[in-house]
This record gives sequence, C-alpha cells and structure tokens, in this order.
Amino acid sequence: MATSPFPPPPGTRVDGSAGVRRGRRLLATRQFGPGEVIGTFRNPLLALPVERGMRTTCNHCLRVAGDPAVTQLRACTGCKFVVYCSVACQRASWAAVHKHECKVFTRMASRTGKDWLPTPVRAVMQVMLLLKAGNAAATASFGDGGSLEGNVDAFKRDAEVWNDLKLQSMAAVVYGGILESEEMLERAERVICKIQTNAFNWLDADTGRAGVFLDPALAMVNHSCVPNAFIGFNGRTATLRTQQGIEPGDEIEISYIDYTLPRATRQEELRLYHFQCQCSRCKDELNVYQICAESPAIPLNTFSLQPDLQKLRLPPIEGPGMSSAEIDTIYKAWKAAAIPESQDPIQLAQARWKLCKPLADAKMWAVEPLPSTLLQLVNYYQDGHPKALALSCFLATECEPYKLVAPFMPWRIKGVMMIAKLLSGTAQITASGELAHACSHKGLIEILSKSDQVSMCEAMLRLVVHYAPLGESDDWEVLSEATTMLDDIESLEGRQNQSALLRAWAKYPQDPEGGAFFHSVVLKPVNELAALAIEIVDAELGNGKSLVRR
Ligand SMILES: C[S@@+](CC[C@H](N)C(=O)[O-])C[C@H]1O[C@@H](n2cnc3c(N)ncnc32)[C@H](O)[C@@H]1O
Repeated sequence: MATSPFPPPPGTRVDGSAGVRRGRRLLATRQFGPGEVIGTFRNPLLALPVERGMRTTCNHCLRVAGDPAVTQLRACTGCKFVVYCSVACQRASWAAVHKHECKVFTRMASRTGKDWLPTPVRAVMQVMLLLKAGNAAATASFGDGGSLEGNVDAFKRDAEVWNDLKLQSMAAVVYGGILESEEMLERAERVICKIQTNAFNWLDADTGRAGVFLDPALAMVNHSCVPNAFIGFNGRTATLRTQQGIEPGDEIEISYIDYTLPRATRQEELRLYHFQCQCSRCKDELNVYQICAESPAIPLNTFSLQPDLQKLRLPPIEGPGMSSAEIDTIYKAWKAAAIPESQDPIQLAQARWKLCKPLADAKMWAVEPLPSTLLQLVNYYQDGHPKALALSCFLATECEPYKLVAPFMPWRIKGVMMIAKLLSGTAQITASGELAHACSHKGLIEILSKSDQVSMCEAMLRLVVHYAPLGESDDWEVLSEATTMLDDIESLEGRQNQSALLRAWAKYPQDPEGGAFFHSVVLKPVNELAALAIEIVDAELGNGKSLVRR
C-alpha cells in the first residue's frame, strides 16, 4: 500500500471513515503532557499570504516586512506579483508552486492589467495548476477520490454560499488559463469546497501576518468548542499542541473558531463546516465559567497571575448569571453597534459598555463581549497610561484565566506581556515624579507610588519567558522582546535580592521566600489595580454610577 505523503504525526493515528458521522479523526496513541507538541507541520500543501499582504509578506516563508529576520523583500523578477525575503525562499517557492503560477500572473497582467487575485481564487488556482502538472501530493489530496473532505453536497444546498464558491472557482479556471470545460469547472468547485473545509485562515493582528494554510495531515483534526489542543502558526510552520494532558485513545480536537464567543455566533461561524457541534459548551449551553470549573488545566495556574485555583473552580457569578440566549442577544447588538469613522471611537466604546452592563451586573466579567470591550479601552489609552494598566491587570486576573484556562495559551501570554510593557512605562513616570501629571486617579497613584513596579514588571517577564515557548515557539517575537526587557532589568544596579527571589519563585512557585515575595510585592498590587478597573471604566464610559461590588 502506498504511504500517504501526509502521514499523521508520531504518537497519533487517524481513525474513522470519510463522510461517516464525524468523518475521520486524529487519536492519540500515547500520553501527551500539557503544552506538549503533538506535531509540527512544515511542508504544507498551501501556504499563501492574503491578498492585501502580497507585497509586504514573503510569498514562501510568510514573514512580513518589519520582522527582524526580514531585511528586504524583493519582487519576483518574472511576474512582479509576489515578493521574497531571500533567494532561498524564492527558490523553494519556485519549486513548490510558483513555477506554475508565475507565467499565469505575467499573462494576466499583460492582458487585463490586473496585478492581484482574491486569496480564495489564488488558492484554488494554485491547486488546479498543481493538479494539471501531476503533482503527487495535490493529486492524493485534491484529485478525484483524493483524501480531503469537501462536504460538496452540503455546500450545494446552501445557495448563497454556493453561488460565491462557484464564482470563485470559475475565476480560478479563467485566470489560471485552464481549459474551461464543464469537467474542469466541477473539479475547481470540488477543490474550493475542500479548501474551505480544511484550510486555516490565520491572522496575527500584532505583526500583521495573515495567510491561508492547508496541510492534509493537520486537516484530520476535528473541531470541539472545548478543545484539548490548539494550533500556532509561525510563518510556514504550524504547530499542534495540547492545551491539557491527553491520554492514549483520546481524540485530539482543536477549535476551528474562537471558542470563547457566545453560542449563536459560534454556530454561525461553524456553518461553513456543515455539522452541529455536540460539545458540552454547545449542547449544555455552558458559559466560560462553567467550562473553566471542570477544566483539567486549572492546576497549571499555580504559576500564573491567578494562582487561586479555588476561585477558578468556583466562579464569581452573581445569582443565576445570564442565559446563553441573553448573552447571544448582547453579543449581536455589540457587533452591530457602529459609529461613522469620523466620530470619536470612545463613543463606540460607550455604546458597547452600556450593552455589557447586564454582564457586569451579573459579575460575568469573562463572558464576551465584556473582555473585548475592556481591551478596546486599553488600546484607546495612550501607551503606558496607568488606567490601561489597571484594566490589563483586570483582564489578566478576572477574564483571561477563565476564558483560556491553560496559562501558556498565546493570548494569555500576550496579556501578561502587555502588563509588563505598561509597567515599564508607569515605573518610569513614577520614578521621574510625573505620575500625578499623567493620571488624576487618586487610588491608582496611591497603589503605584507604593509598589515596586520594577519587580512587578520582572515577574510578568518571567511568566512570559517561561510560557512563550510552550504557547508558540522559541522564535516568537514576544519571547525575544521579553528576554531583552528581562536582561535590561537584570542589569539594573541594586536589584540582586528582588531578582533572586523572583528567580526562585519562577523555578518553584511554592518556594517559601520566592512565593511570599511574589504574593506580596507582585500579586497584591496587581489585584489592587485590577480592583479599580470596573470603577474606572464606568467613570470613563458609563453614567458615573459604580458597578463595583467588591
Ligand atoms: C478539517 S475536516 C476534519 C476531518 C474530517 N473529519 C475528515 O474526515 O476529513 C472538517 C470536517 O470534519 C467534520 N467535523 C469536524 N469536526 C466535527 C464535529 N465536531 N462534529 C461533526 N463533524 C465534524 C465536518 O465535516 C467538517 O467539515
């Protein structure tokens, strides 16, 4: 029997049959620890930047202008459509797919003047060109009877979506210069359905990297809104990792969508995958607190900004909380709220905060769209504003640990890094005596004036440095930034004692002296700052009436 060009990673196997119930699925054949890599996927069948990034993203490794590893981006001398960061990337891309695509782009530009294609059209065109060239991996996955699920009949039943897919596949055939026969059009339609079902569209808002990624082995992983694994993208590489311990025989499941969104929104986003999610979050309409309370990842928080494991098990919800349907209604109104571009974005924040009030009244801080509203306000403040610091502390202690229970989840790491950066700004203005200028909030001034903000910042960086390789990779920009900041702090005079205590805590969070230092010098002020957050938001965005009942 021929071996698949895309075998499952060691320690896993594919079970089940295509098209039968949940189709095939990836099972663990050995134990995996929390945060462990299940598989690294370095040779995807499709990896392309989205159309708006075609001139600013390397067409092969998907690094962007601004990335330290990218010194220059040079256009392909043939088509001039795509750019590369190195000769090695240009050669690898040429061998993988661009030798077929380059002449198509050149012809297209000379005939139509067009110098870009919508991403889905380009993706289908690439596959069609690979199939035409007899590429073995493309044939095994996308050819007639190829391995990937396409849900073609289900797509055909959804008239609105199907019309779009038909137009896009037709465009791929036309622009690709592929014989416009009925057979080729149908083949292109099957290809686009398979891409829609199996590709990941990823976006890193911080770096601006965005792309489409498809690896047929990774495509065997099914969805759950209570996933035990997640995928990180780093350029052309995808890494599948556990969110919690996985036992032999367990199904490995990721979430195709943001699983912390309310139920109706999740179901709407899953519509294109054509199944009814039967996970406990969907079936039993559980909110983030209820899911968190049962999570096997809770004990991992011993080393985190929310080390009170009992609090994670017993959520702070007031009364019966809000129903799934009520939360869906709030979220829909929140998404629909918009203001003309010319107006101050604070007006949008005010409208959205008002919509979030029932959630705040029920103390459901971690339930979307409340955390997103707070984050928007953090981004609204200027860098280093003490109010942004209070809000970020609230997000990192009262919201994110419930939403994402494992402390190495990239979004949680980013939240801790945000606190570190804000502290480096507030520590400077405190030391230079400008704090009262920058902020009029008496409570904030009082906490910051008496806190050892440098130790607080160092503790955040130690968390980031510890978790970043687990959440993303050794060459994640967040990790290098944290390491540089940590080196700077370690080189400061007169901080040997504090640094030694924080090192001891980072090595062993229960270390009596290191742990006590972390709790009194870092966690206490973090919680004090967090305790001011809702009052600050309400004063800024609300009607002045405090919602804080703590
Ligand atoms: C990326 S594929 C996953 C592998 C797929 N089961 C197969 O056999 O090729 C996505 C498709 O798998 C199926 N699927 C994934 N998660 C599912 C779930 N939780 N319940 C039912 N079907 C699911 C749906 O058909 C979905 O469109």
